[in-house]
Amino acid sequence: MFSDDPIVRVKDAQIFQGGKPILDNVNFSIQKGEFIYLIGRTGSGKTSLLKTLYADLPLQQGHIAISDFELHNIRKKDIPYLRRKLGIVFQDFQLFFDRTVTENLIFVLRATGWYDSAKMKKRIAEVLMQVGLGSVGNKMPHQLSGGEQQRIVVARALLNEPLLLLADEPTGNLDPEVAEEILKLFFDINKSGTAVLMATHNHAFLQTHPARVLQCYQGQVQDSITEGLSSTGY
Ligand SMILES: Nc1ncnc2c1ncn2[C@@H]1O[C@H](COP(=O)(O)OP(=O)(O)OP(=O)(O)O)[C@@H](O)[C@H]1O
Repeated sequence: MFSDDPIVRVKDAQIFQGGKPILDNVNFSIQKGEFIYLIGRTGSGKTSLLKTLYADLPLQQGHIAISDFELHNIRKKDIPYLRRKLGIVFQDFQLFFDRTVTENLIFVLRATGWYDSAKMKKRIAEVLMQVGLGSVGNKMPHQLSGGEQQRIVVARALLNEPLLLLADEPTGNLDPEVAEEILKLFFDINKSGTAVLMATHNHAFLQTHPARVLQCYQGQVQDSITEGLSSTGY
């Protein structure tokens, strides 16, 4: 792959959920280092689209390429390798509450092929620094605030230096000020070169931190760059 190739290319894709089509004729690309919001009403298909990108929902029609992986014919055994290119911040992937922060992070590193203790320790220190929580490694998740826990979830997503962070409502359960801090964290991560695709209902973000927007609306995905957005879509 050439370095200026898009990280994600979606061409004429149809997104299915529970056997029924949710989004049709989906076309967009994501370039290295882009920041993109994904918006749309409840039930419009944001989560389904994100799940299709990380191969949790099968792609039944059209083409999606992520880095070197073609999703329409991806083999089951290649899915873990695809996911190493992606950092995932989803409500379904909570921290283990019976382990320390460091143990939570070691679990993911081991599961993704790391075994050298010194290297794991170094990488954990790096990601904790990156999310501004350098000193919490020995704490249990319940000893942290909601915003701090979310920072650890982001740190976990960064462990394998993903090309793209996929985030589904990462600020959903947080106070407005804490939500803003988490948003800033995503922008900081983005500045260091990681692309971000973030589903959100928080439209104030679009004003305070403008970026490209994809909008799920009436079974289609509209792109603020190529066609503008529907103001009635959210
Ligand atoms: N597991 C499932 N089985 C069947 N249908 C589902 C399933 N999950 C979601 N759906 C349906 O798929 C459609 C899209 O849902 P999706 O969760 O992708 O929307 P969303 O835009 O992320 O919504 P929200 O903003 O509420 O998170 C909805 O009609 C929903 O009811």
